[in-house]
Amino acid sequence: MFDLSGKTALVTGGGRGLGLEMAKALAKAGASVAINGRGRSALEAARDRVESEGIMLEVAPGDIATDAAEILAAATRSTGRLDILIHAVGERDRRGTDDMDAAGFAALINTDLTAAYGMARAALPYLRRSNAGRLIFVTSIAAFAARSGDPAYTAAKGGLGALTRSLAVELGSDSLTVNAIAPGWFATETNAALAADPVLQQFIDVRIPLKRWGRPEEIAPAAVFLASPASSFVNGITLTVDGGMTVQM
Ligand SMILES: NC(=O)c1ccc[n+]([C@@H]2O[C@H](COP(=O)([O-])OP(=O)(O)OC[C@H]3O[C@@H](n4cnc5c(N)ncnc54)[C@H](O)[C@@H]3O)[C@@H](O)[C@H]2O)c1
Ligand SMILES: O=C(O)[C@H](O)[C@@H](O)[C@H](O)[C@H](O)CO
Repeated sequence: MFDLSGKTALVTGGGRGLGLEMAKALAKAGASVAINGRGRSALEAARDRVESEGIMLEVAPGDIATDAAEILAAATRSTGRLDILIHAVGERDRRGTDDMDAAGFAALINTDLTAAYGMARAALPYLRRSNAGRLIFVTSIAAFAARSGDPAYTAAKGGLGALTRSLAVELGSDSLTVNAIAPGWFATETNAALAADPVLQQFIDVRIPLKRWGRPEEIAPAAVFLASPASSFVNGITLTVDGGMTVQM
């Protein structure tokens, strides 16, 4: 039910963090997986690191905002197909409203939302040729609840959740589904300093029912589920993985 043998996957933003964890899990489930990021050398370093764990990945470098065709060409080079796109790229720009002008807002929306649409659209011909195409966006709990002073990211992730529903309705079929994963607080590289902060831990004790950060690898089973035959009748959902943070009063 969770077997991905014979499938080809691309994980954008897959060179580190949650994207890399999802890529590794898809590969362990049997898929042929390419990881994308802007720099070839960082991707190759990630690939070489996980090879020592017995996991084989391919690299598909390029900027998702400008190089979608090249990224897809690299990701499909070995197998000639693409069944699964996990779009994990998401930049952060936590400037509040006083500091972020409309151009700054538009720049983040372009990376986190418009480029996600462009990437998905470019992948569609491949996904439509698959007998079980899977388009999976990575949003955030920021799509449901706002932190103060984070207007662009909150709007981008909210928009990406809405785009998930829109594409699920327009494109969803027995052979193509569109879903999203909303991570909560994960102790990834980008959050390393915060994850080590004892003051923030007090906040986490109160706000996250499980009283801890998510471990990066804990995002991966959600990706395998949404990529696999197990989710064949799941379309248009956002699967939240946050230790219960967003359901607590
Ligand atoms: N870490 C968390 O706690 C958390 C929480 C909620 C949501 N998320 C979301 O999960 C996703 C992954 O988060 P992460 O913390 O692992 O991120 P990260 O910043 O560690 O990794 C993102 C990767 O994407 C790459 N990237 C950025 N812009 C790109 C572009 N234009 N083209 C190609 N590659 C690009 C980066 O180089 C990086 O390798 C993001 O969408 C993020 O918004 C993360
Ligand atoms: O997408 C998100 O919501 C953010 O990445 C957060 O979840 C961070 O993990 C948290 O704000 C700690 O910095």
